[in-house]
Amino acid sequence: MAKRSKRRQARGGRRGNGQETVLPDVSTLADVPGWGDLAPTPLQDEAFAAWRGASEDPDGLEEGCVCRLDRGFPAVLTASGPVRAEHAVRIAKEADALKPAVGDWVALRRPAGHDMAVIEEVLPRKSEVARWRGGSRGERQVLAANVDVVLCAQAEGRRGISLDRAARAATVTADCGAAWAVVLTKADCAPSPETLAADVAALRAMFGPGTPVVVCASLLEDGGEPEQDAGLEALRAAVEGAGGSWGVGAVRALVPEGRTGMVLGESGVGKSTLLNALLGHEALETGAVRERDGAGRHTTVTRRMVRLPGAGVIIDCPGLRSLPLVGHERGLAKVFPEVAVEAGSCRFRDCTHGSEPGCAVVGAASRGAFTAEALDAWRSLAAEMRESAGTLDPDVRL
Ligand SMILES: Nc1nc2c(ncn2[C@@H]2O[C@H](COP(=O)(O)OP(=O)(O)OP(=O)(O)O)[C@@H](O)[C@H]2O)c(=O)[nH]1
Ligand SMILES: [Zn+2]
Repeated sequence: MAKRSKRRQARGGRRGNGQETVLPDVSTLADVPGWGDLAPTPLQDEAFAAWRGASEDPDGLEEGCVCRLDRGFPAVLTASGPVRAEHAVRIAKEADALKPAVGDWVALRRPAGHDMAVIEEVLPRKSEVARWRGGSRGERQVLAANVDVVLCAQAEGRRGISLDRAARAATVTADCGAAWAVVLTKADCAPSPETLAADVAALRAMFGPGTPVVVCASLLEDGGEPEQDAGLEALRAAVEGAGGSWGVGAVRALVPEGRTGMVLGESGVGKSTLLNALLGHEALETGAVRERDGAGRHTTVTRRMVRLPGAGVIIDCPGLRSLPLVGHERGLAKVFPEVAVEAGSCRFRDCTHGSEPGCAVVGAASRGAFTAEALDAWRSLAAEMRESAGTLDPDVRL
């Protein structure tokens, strides 16, 4: 973004094109979390105390959590409710300054005679969900901060699901320091209960028992209670028989009270429909999927936190089409620890775990140390990272 428009943005609701942006009134919004639904970590509290200690007007400072970004404009949840806020000039202007993302804890103040609060500092993050945008010459885009668990979502369909996509989303998540779970949506679109069970079994084989796999058909579930339907019952039995969990209620259980979750999936995956089912009412705009190729329209333009009744908080972000891997080796090792251990003892440091002599990974796989699904995912994602590392723009730093 050009410097000029950045300055305008810091002042208020004006875009670079001169048009006024109409922002939702935060005091009237439904489903905004309450102050008691969220809590900063001790480290964030400490950082806030330090920032306060260094301030000339410590009493004017408050701690808050960024609960929305509407086209980039933040709203912050404080002890006295949500307020619209703008960035302090330092945050808006300094290229290196951490820009607040949804989920961030911040230090803010409300200057007298000002209609907006001012975010002065972003407190240290316990996790940040980020993705690489625009290939190896691109930039790192932070999607949300302080997320506990990422629900890596994919829609069922005629062609089944993509294990690569699931492993990729888990790798990006693990790299960011959050836990992950797989959520398969639109279960009713699977060709048969058997193919659905095969997808669940393949995911379980790839990730092992530590990764929850939940399958749902949110459109057909009413407030988390599945309708009495023989077809759905057959799907549920197939999923549970393959080691997965069934239903919107099981998705809710992934984000218990006090925790913050986020759904990561392509546009059209059924995220808004799932969130509506989790909320038990129509709260989110859902878009029609293009008939021709099944691709979704981007209907989500806001990033925001939503409180789930009887559960935690979900961060709702726009769908993402691509999730390139660039320097996510640490994440890959967290998702496939058994493979990572073996890869460390291959004879060649740049072993591709194909037909090289002395490959510890292939040796361990033949002894059954991990599954073929885990090995395949590791090989292809590691290869992608080797390639992107070779072409990485040296000016771009993680
Ligand atoms: N058959 C079936 N269709 C579903 C289900 N869930 C969602 N859909 C449909 O899939 C389409 C896309 O759903 P959305 O919930 O808008 O998808 P989204 O991921 O939020 O899309 P974006 O807002 O574009 O990111 C809509 O036409 C929904 O009706 C489901 O469980 N079964
Ligand atoms: Zn090897």
